[in-house]
Amino acid sequence: MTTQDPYTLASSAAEYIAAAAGIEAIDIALVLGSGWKGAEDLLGDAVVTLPAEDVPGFTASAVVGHGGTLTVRKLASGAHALILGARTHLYEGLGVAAVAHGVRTSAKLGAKALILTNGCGSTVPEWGPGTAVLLKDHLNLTGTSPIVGANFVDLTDAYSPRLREIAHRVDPNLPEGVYAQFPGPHYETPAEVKMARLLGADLVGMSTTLETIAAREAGLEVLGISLVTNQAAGFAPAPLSHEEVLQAGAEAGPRLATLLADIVKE
Ligand SMILES: Nc1nc2[nH]c(I)nc2c(=O)[nH]1
Repeated sequence: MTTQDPYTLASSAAEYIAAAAGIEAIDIALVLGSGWKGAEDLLGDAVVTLPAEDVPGFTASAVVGHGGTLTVRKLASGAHALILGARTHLYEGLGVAAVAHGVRTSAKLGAKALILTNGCGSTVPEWGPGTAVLLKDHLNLTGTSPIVGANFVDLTDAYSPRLREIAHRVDPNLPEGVYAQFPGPHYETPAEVKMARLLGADLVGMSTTLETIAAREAGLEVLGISLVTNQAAGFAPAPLSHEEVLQAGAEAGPRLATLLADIVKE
């Protein structure tokens, strides 16, 4: 549980990364969630790769398949990107500031845009495993916020219409949906998935919404893209398993990598 002021810690992390990469600033940051790892190699050339635990405020994710490095990459366009390969989930118990740390560090590094990817469950029968969905809005069902104090951040258009339009230029067939974040780490009961559906959620996961809130507080444009790895409980023909999640991600990897690289190029 970090006790240092989150914004000061983010500045320390940003200074560390900028020095290690020999750059002044980055233009964009990406969080690669379950199934999106393969995209990194298509995103320009690595400038520096840092073990998460060496960077102030970061920890190597304890979750299998969630990596543990931060990489600065130089894109074909000449822009610099920070790949946050060490997402902290709320269910890891490190506190909500730790969940938002990567986003805040990216903002302190000068990023203007953030691409959040994740793996999730689907409450839409037509959206089976392997479906990529653009986020158009979210339901934060965690009961918390990364923001402390009377800072009433507006979340209208939290998922940038401009960036979604770019994504649709790259792939006009990308569906759009509403993502609900549950605290986890347990999966939802069938009744909870039905509740989420009734509340307007198309997708259910355990990440993203708190990161988006922190990004909007910092003034970053956000693009959220989910990879459906499973039908949510009650919609799935069999009990959920983390192995199924990783398998669906691995299979969709190459297609997602191309999509993400093409969006970043725009
Ligand atoms: N809450 C929740 N999170 C998930 N993450 C993945 I990957 N699949 C799911 C799911 O079905 N529910």
